[in-house]
Amino acid sequence: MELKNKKWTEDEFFKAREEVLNQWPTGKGVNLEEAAEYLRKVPEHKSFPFKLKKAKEQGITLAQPRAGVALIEDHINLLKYLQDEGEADLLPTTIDSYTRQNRYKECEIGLEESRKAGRSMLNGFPAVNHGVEGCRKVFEAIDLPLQARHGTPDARLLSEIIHAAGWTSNEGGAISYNIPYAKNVSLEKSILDWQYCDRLVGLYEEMGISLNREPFGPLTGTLVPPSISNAIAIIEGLLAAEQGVKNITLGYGQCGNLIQDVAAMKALEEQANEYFKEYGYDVELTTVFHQWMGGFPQDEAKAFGVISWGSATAALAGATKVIVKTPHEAVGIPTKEANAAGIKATKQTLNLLRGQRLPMPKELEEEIKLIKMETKCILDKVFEVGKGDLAVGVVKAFEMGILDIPFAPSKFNAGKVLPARDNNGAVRILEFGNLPFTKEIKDFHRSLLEERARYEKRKIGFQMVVDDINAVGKGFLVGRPN
Ligand SMILES: CCC[C@H]1O[C@@H](n2cnc3c(N)ncnc32)[C@H](O)[C@@H]1O
Repeated sequence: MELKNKKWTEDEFFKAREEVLNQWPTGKGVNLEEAAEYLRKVPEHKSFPFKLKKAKEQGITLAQPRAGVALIEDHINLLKYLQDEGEADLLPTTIDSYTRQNRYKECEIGLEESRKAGRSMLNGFPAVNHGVEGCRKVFEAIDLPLQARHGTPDARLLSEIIHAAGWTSNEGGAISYNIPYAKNVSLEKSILDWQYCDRLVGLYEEMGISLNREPFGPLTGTLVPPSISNAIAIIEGLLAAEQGVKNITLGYGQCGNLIQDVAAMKALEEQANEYFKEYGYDVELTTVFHQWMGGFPQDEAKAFGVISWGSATAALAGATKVIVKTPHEAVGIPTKEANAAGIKATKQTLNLLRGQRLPMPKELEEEIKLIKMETKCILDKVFEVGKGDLAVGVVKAFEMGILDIPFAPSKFNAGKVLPARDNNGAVRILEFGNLPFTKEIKDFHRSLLEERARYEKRKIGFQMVVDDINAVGKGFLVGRPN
């Protein structure tokens, strides 16, 4: 199929669908009309679009954890604990890494081993192997909206199954679940595969069923400059909208400097709405703020400090929801108690800040302007190299390093951009690679990094980057020299 940013016809979709539903035996359990009937019965309090819309109208920030274990009963116990004890507002199902690579055979082995060991031998829930029936068991056991969270370049079968099971939101996108997650998956393929996932949502929308799509904002979660993650979030939102998605949550991963983070969230929402309007898409847009995605302190009390700081920033930014970390972040998959504790600390902070917003000081206004300007430079260039076609533009932009995500493993990522924090901890750019920024923008970043170098009495350089990557785990934001 030719790559272009054009809504798939039903023929194109159903032709591709035959192959998708045959990728694993559980695909036979997906029936579109039956699934639509099931989805129509989902009550409002278990619908992502409904709950997100209400939160946005009320101006409150919802708390959502990540969580996933191998066996259905254990996963149900975990989610019910996070709902009842953790007071979660929205529930996830974090999908295991084998499923993310479409390695369903290994999932079967992992399930067998989990049954034998009496504990999860997978790092998430293998939804494809459990099939529609198993995923409906999970959905029917809880009393909150349920979302699939994963990192899957080819999520076609996974999306079919989780939506048919009543899960009203799916995270991911052609860039955000490829470049930070895979080494050898081409963008041509992941764009086509995610057009399929979005066209499926478009079909349900055409049947009167609203489903939410959430591109993965943080990307590598390592000092990603706000304009790079905002540009990719907006691109994935536009690609989804073209396939008929109408309910979109765009996200951003906390960098740590309050002014910059609040500015990034405001710039993202404003600029995404500008692009949806410009391209004629009627989209219900909400936002998600991810608590710090980088290295965490081992000490649990210090971890709560990071979690609470992310919660405070989400509230002050007016995010529709915040994705919660746990005090076990530095060690691995959290226990249900640690996961619940992360949510409760988050909600305590959100409740204390309910209704409060940062005033608009000059610094905030300028940071918003800068981020929007940078993001526009990137998006204009992507459209230009794609000769007006966004999908083609994305492929070319990565080939040319116009889109370039710091520290991404993909061989299709140039990897020439190097970020480092300025003296206030805001993420700036040390090496621009082929980012299409103006001289003024580049000079501005340079001047801020020089200010930090003077303060620290050292040269600007790669050591700043290394120090910043390790800083939060050591209890600081800026990686000061020893
Ligand atoms: C992009 C998301 C990365 C984060 O996703 C969390 N994560 C991954 N897998 C699970 C799981 N099975 N249960 C609870 N949290 C999980 C970790 O915090 C990780 O840093």
